[in-house]
Amino acid sequence: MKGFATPLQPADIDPRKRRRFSTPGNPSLNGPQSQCIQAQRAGLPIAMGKDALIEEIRKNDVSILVGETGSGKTTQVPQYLLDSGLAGQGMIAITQPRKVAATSLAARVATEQNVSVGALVGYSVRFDEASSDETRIKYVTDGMLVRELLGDPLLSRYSVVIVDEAHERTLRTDLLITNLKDIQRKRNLPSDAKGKGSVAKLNPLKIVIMSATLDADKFSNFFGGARVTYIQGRQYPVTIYHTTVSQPDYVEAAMRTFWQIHMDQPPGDVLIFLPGQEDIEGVDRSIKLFADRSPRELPSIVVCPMYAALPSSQQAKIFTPAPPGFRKCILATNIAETSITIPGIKYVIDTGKCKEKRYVARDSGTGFDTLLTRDITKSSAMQRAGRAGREGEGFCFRLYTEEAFDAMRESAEPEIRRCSLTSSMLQLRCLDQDLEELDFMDKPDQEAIGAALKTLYLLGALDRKRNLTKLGRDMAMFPLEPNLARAVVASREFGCTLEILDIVSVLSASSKPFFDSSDEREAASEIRRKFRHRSGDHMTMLNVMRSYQEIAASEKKSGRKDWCRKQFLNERCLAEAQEIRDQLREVCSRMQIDWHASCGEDEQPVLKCLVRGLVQHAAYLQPDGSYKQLMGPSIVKIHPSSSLCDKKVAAIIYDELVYTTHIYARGVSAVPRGYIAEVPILNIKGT
Ligand SMILES: Nc1ncnc2c1ncn2[C@@H]1O[C@H](COP(=O)(O)OP(=O)(O)OP(=O)(O)O)[C@@H](O)[C@H]1O
Repeated sequence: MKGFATPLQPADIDPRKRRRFSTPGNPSLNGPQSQCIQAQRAGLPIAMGKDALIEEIRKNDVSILVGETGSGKTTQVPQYLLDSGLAGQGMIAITQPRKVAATSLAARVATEQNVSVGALVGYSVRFDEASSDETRIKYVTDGMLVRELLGDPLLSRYSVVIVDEAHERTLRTDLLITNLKDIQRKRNLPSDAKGKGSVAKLNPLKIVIMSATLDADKFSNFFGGARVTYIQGRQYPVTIYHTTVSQPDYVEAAMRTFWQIHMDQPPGDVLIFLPGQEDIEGVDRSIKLFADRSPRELPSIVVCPMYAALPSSQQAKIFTPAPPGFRKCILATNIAETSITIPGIKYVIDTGKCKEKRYVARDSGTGFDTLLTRDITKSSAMQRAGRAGREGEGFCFRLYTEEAFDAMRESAEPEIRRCSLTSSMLQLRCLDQDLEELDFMDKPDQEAIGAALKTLYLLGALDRKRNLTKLGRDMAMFPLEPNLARAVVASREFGCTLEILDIVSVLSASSKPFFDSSDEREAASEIRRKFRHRSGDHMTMLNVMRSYQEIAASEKKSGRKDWCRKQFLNERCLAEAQEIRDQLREVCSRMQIDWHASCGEDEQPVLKCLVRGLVQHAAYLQPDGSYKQLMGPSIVKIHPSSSLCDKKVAAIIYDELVYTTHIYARGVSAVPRGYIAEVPILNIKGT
């Protein structure tokens, strides 16, 4: 291929709800198909050392397992442990940093076991669960297992917890690992030392830490010298190419490489890693444009975007095989980097870029998470290459030089050192734990701890002595960001839970409700004018949800979609928001909050609740027409997408800040200043 150096040898990949039980991808298998899957399992590198591996885990409380991408760790280890009886009567949890991995792996392992998802093999991710009393192997996001700690601090239902993709060092994985160490200490005491309490009845807990690319020594030291087991070999080779010179425009280089593959290389799907949604949308448009003009003899192309803000149903499309004669091209962020097997992928194009969440501290002692584009790490590069070579020989085209690869950092800085700690701190306080005192692999930053404390104090979740308040405990019951949870809890006082749940559900959905393609912006804005509310975007969103709910009650799915298209609304977002709302209503019922409570057409109670949650996101009008943050130094403008964009109001609250040529506030409502002054915490002198 033009522009790429001689390939490296393959060895250069470092060896190192309660709900519908019908997730696609688990057809009931019988006969030859089932035999084929069993033969595939037996041929995985991990299968050769199966007995030794089980023995190793049997002998040790903590096992660290390092094996190449695709060797069979994630799908096979839980099945081996179940078959060997090592899990006793308990469940086996396998944590994943991402939803899509947890759900697709559950589907795969259910297929291997010839069962439906939600029976013997299930999953649990935020706002979605498929499990039952029969479930013994459960794929869970790390966040969900941390949440389970709130109701079951000793994770008593589990005999084995497997922390997969531990190299990602997400904040939740780190929280979990810290807690697991402590839980294991309590559960694995000799029976005479356990006393007579609830711990006495519990089985010992086994912990397995897995990855293809982790710093095994660091994990081993953290667990007091735990044994590390290496799984040798990979099933299929992946040939890696680097460019001979660096590529200043990674998008253009990715396009060129894709077309070279498409024109010159044998059939096989292509996976391109790009940093974010904007790049993905741009490449998507370009490929489709060129595809229309490409020679007839070339195969047709199906393009599948894949990024976190895309609804789960849309993300799942990457697993659907391309029709015969088509080549599938998946455009993904690092959401597709670890764990998953996407059938059909033969070629990976790696731009070497990703977006990384980073906490930006403010002078005010508060701060926020933002996404910055940056170079990936060696660990990411290996994981990306490892998405090929899972069903046959694979190829990875790195759009950076070998020298650039050599100069990359080994792995990313752990999230605990670079992300907001607010949500985690609240969860830990509910477990009576103090973030500053816990035994973490890496200690969190003091500034971030200070900001989290301040936010929780302002939300009323902690008192002056940093003790958890009743309000804070109530907030933690909701699987929401603390500021949104605060608004929900406030709705009990203001009698508008029905409305607040609708708004919070849209804000928690993985995509935005409005489509804003640039060519149709004016038409869209005109049609959507009827939803506009004078107070701004939150009530406008409520109007949209109300209209959608009316349509949803009377129309079939196709009618709803049609209606949304005509209004330039994102049906997937609204459908997801309805599901989230139903779950939040269940939580309210459990907490004896009357979710039917409604304030009708009166927006004031709704705005008062939102102010309680968004008090840190308040700004006052300046004489020059800009807005100055109440609790921060920044001057902000209202984002052009807001219904208040060309209005001047005394005070605003907003969902988030967007940094472009200016600092823009997005998701804005106008509120009387008095509402802000009414927030109880602000009345306390000295805050
Ligand atoms: N959905 C699937 N469809 C087809 N084959 C699959 C699927 N999932 C897994 N496999 C097969 O099982 C193999 C092992 O997958 P598994 O996820 O267990 O590997 P792993 O060692 O955990 O990899 P990674 O480190 O990348 O997570 C894959 O290489 C592939 O051959």
